[in-house]
Amino acid sequence: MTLDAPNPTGETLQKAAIRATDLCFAWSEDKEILHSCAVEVPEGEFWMLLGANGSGKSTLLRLLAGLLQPTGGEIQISSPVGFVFQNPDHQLVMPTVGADVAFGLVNEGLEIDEIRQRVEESLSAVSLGAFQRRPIYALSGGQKQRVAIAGAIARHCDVLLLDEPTALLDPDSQLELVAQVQALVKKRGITALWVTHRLEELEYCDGAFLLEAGKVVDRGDPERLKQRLMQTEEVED
Ligand SMILES: Nc1ncnc2c1ncn2[C@@H]1O[C@H](COP(=O)(O)OP(=O)(O)OP(=O)(O)O)[C@@H](O)[C@H]1O
Repeated sequence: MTLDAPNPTGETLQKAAIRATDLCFAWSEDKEILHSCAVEVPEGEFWMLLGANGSGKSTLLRLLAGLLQPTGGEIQISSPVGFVFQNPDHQLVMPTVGADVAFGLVNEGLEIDEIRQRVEESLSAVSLGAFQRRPIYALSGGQKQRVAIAGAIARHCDVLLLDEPTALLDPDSQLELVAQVQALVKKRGITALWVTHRLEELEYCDGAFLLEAGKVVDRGDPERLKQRLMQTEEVED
């Protein structure tokens, strides 16, 4: 795990796919939610964003996705962004799996053969190759999240932003999804930033950021951050 560590010539060793500097956001003039946040995720790595309820995780992710405009700071992202919401029912719009993945591609005006090929390829990347004709309503929560991810892969989004994608899943599906995203990141060179407050998910990522009251207060080794959070929880108990 190297995060833009400077080498002796002053160049960076690994390019950041997601970089935000001095990022600020306020819903109203007297209510700043994010204060000078800096976030850098190296290309091809899987990072997580941790923090208590209300610390600003979703807001930060939405800023990175361009769904909200920052009140200050800069964002640089190296590729089109795929966003996965906490509740897949807020994201999947078509009646069947194949039609949903194809939806964004049709909007881009791609040729039908290209659409077919991308739908097939992206669904098999998330192990749903046999599910093209399956109605969305017949899927489990984890399968729906994988359809949302396939939609992003089909649109050639090499950056994935996932906002608590396991929040509505049972523990088995939760770990299955996080393992699958880890495998996708490693196999396809995708870069992912995943919001969670579930510490057991941390072992799948390359690094993590800790957000407290709108500030990034720590970053780096997930195991160290996990220990820090577990100690905080013990003190609070
Ligand atoms: N649309 C909105 N209008 C005004 N304030 C908002 C809005 N959405 C969120 N907030 C406030 O912004 C702050 C950060 O919220 P955010 O949802 O980013 O936190 P979070 O860390 O993702 O929390 P959680 O883990 O509960 O989802 C909170 O104080 C929240 O009440």
